[in-house]
Amino acid sequence: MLASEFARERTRGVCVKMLESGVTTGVVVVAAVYVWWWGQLDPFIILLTLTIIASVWYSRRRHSYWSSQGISSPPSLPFIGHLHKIVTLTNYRWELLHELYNEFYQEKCFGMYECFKPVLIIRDPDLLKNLLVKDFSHFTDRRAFGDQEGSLMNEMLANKNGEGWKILRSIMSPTFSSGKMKRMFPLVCQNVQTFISACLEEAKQNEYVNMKDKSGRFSMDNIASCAFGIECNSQSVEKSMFAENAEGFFAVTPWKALRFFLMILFPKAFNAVGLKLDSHEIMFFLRIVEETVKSRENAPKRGDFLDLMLEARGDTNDDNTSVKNVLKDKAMVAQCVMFLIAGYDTVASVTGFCTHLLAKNPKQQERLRQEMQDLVRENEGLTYEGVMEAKFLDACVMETLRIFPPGTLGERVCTKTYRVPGTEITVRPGDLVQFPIYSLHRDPQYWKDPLQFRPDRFMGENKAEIKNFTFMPFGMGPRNCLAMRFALMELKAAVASLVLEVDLQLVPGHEEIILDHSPIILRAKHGIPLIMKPRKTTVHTT
Ligand code: HEM
Repeated sequence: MLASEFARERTRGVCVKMLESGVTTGVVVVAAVYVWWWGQLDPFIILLTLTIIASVWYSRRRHSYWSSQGISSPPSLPFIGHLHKIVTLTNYRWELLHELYNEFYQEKCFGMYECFKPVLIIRDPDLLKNLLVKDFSHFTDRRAFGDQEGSLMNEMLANKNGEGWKILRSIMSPTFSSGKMKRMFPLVCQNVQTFISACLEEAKQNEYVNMKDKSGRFSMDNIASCAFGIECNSQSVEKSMFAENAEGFFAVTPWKALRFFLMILFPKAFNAVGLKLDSHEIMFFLRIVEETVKSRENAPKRGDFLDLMLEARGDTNDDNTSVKNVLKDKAMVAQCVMFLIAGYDTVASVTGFCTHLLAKNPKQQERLRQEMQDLVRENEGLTYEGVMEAKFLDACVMETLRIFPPGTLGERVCTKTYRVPGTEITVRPGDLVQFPIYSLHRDPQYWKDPLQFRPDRFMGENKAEIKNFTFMPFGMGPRNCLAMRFALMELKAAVASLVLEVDLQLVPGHEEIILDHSPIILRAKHGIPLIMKPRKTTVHTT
């Protein structure tokens, strides 16, 4: 080694040693200062610091549940996870989810956290098929509504889980068979006539008709008539007690919203402090059904849901059969109230959306009118079969449900440990799994020009080409919407009669629907104003 190189090596060695000793000295000094400072602190502050450090560490550990399985997740906040994205007053929940759906475009699924509860959002239709149908036995439940044992809410099919849900669903399903719907068709048609008359009356008096209001009243009349067995005629100016209580029930107050979120997020605490969801309006509905059931004992049949449920109960002679035990009076009342909750806003919104889209697309409206006129000519009126089998009417309703699905998000709770096929992902009991209905319906990968109203997507060969599990306005699998047939019957009867009776036109300045900030259900915010020009046809329903 040359002398110069040797000198350089020595210098480097000395420098490293100095650096090392410098670092060591630095650490010792910092530690000494820290120990001195620590000694000065109040034990309470020390405890608090340690608690904060331990809590943040715990929160980070819980929020690594998905990343430890290789699942992407948007950045989360300590403790609350993504709650700020879910419970928001300034944004639409489905739009936030839609942004994330687009952000994780490469992924089959992505993970989120409601506080510490893991939520897996499935984007991939093939995975959804497994989850909702093939491997349904792992996902039979929905999120538990933490309402008290014995409350009306707990008796509703939509809130039941496990074996209790299975038995009740098997009792309720036949109530919605095609034959039973046909028996109910005249009741719905009566309300369609009242709805059309109310629209025509308003069109005579005002420049435009508020479809949000009119379709809401139509939907309310249907539930009152078909589920509660009463005529409430909410289209008249004088509001019935039924309509008033239903409106009170759906009115969102800050206290109600807070109670609802507390129940969803902290079900155990909700129960422990004795909070309840059952409101005085529910007690009103309870009285109505109880009185109506009593008055049915020797009365002629109306063919409504109450009759059908009483029939289901009466069909069995054995006192110990499950039907009798499951469908007690209280459970029957609960199902009627559930029909109001599940069926009022949904049907009202879609009726309004569909008429708006038809007004916006006059050529499609005319094509639909043509189909309806042919139908009326062939059947001498609107019949159940005619309305339910009309191809273009079906396509218009489906296309409306694609663009504006009232239920924007579906959900299941994992009940048995599940390995997601073809992945390393494990979903454990209690984890939530969600399917983004709104986003799948508007994904350009599956729908060309997704925002355009093109009923032809649901006609003939096009219909067969729709990728499975990219269109599910009524959910999918054994836990899908119980009343899909009933909802479609209401929607189709209303839209068919309306296009036969009036020309629907947009009100200038109201070309787009502004959506409401409701957490899950898609509905118009201000209303759906439409110009209605009466036509010279009279529709008969048979
Ligand atoms: C256009 C109208 C409607 C739409 C778009 C709709 C949509 C839905 C959706 C998305 C679900 C969840 C399905 C799933 O998790 O897979 C559901 C469940 C349900 N819907 Fe509907 N619905 C409508 C009308 C109605 C009506 C009119 C009623 C009652 C009269 C009703 C009763 C129910 C019930 C009872 C469930 C829960 C089923 C169960 O848990 O077994 N729906 N609906």
